[in-house]
Formats: sequence, structure tokens, C-alpha cells
Amino acid sequence: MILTGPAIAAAHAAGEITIDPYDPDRLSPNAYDWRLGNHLRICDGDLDAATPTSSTEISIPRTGFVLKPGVLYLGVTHEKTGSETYAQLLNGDRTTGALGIWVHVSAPLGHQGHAIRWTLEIRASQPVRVYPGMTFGKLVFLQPLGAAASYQQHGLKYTASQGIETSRLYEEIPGGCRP
Ligand SMILES: O=c1ccn([C@H]2C[C@H](O)[C@@H](COP(=O)(O)OP(=O)(O)OP(=O)(O)O)O2)c(=O)[nH]1
Repeated sequence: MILTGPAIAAAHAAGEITIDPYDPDRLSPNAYDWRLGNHLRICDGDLDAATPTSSTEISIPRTGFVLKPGVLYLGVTHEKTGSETYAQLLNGDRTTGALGIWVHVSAPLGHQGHAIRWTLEIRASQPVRVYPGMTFGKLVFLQPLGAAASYQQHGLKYTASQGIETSRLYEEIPGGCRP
């Protein structure tokens, strides 16, 4: 089941949902409108799943930054979000979609027990200027079914994630590079 905007507000007030910073004006009937953070990591070389990704970090100027097609940008949400009670799905929205922006490549799920500023895997269909703090998509909260579970208890790859994180798949690939 998906939480309504009023249910997200009530769960936030009860401490069951973290959205930091929180602005009630960003609630919609079934979602919270999240924003793009201030930094991007530009990954413009070839990538190798068995090797840590090299990237260049930039601050997005107030005047904006033009995303280009064919480049992978790792971004970060302005908000730290999470919940021990609810799972999350982070996506773009109709408005960023109409600008030809993908806010992640194929990774919408936020596990219960994982309160973070999300890493975004951003792509652009054509050159498009983006701005720090702009509304970038919708975050929904889902009522899980089944026994209690938490990302923290499983010690998974991104447990200590504090912001933009490159892929850690190299840790799992035999013979892959380990830093
Ligand atoms: O685009 C995304 C998708 C997910 N996450 C966070 C939230 C989620 O709780 C965590 C793990 O996501 P997922 O399960 O998709 O990652 P994985 O690659 O399977 O790693 P793990 O084995 O640690 O689950 O990473 C992001 O920051 N950005």
C-alpha cells in the first residue's frame, strides 16, 4: 500500500519517517517532492564493474550546470530520507521527465532501515541545464508486508552511505580491484 500525503505527514510527525529538511508544501496526494542536491560527480570515462569508478566532483553553480547526453552523472538528493517502518521508492516526475532527465538508471528502491541522502544516477536525453535545489522527483512510501527487516541489520554495501557513492560491485567480483 502506498501512503497518502497526509499519511506521510502523520508518519513524519510521529518520527516514523525521516525527511530532512522537511517542507509540508512538498507533499502531494501520494508522494513527497524531493530536490536535487548541490554536487555532482561526473563519470565520463569507460566504466568497469570490477574497478572503483573514477569521477570528478563539482558543485552545481546557482546559475546552473548543463547535463550532456552520453555522460553518467552521480548526484545526491538534497534531503536525507528513510524509515524503519516503511520502504521507499524514489523516482523522477512528469516535469523532469519532460525535460528528458532520468534521475536514476534502474534503482528506485530504498530499504527499510536506511536513512540517507540518496545517490542519483542521472542521465540526459539532450543538453539540459539543472540547478541546485530544484525539484527533481517524487518519493513514495510503501507499507511493507511480512516479518520486520532492516537494511542496517544485514550489513549491506551502502549501509554507511553519506552522500554520492560510486558502485561497490567490485567488492563482489573475484579478482576485482579492492582499494
Ligand atoms: O538509486 C539509488 C538506489 C538506492 N539507493 C540506496 C537506497 C537503498 O536502501 C540502498 C541499496 O539499494 P539497492 O538494494 O538497490 O542496492 P544494491 O546495489 O543491491 O546493494 P546492496 O547489496 O547493498 O542492497 O541504496 C541510492 O542511494 N540510490
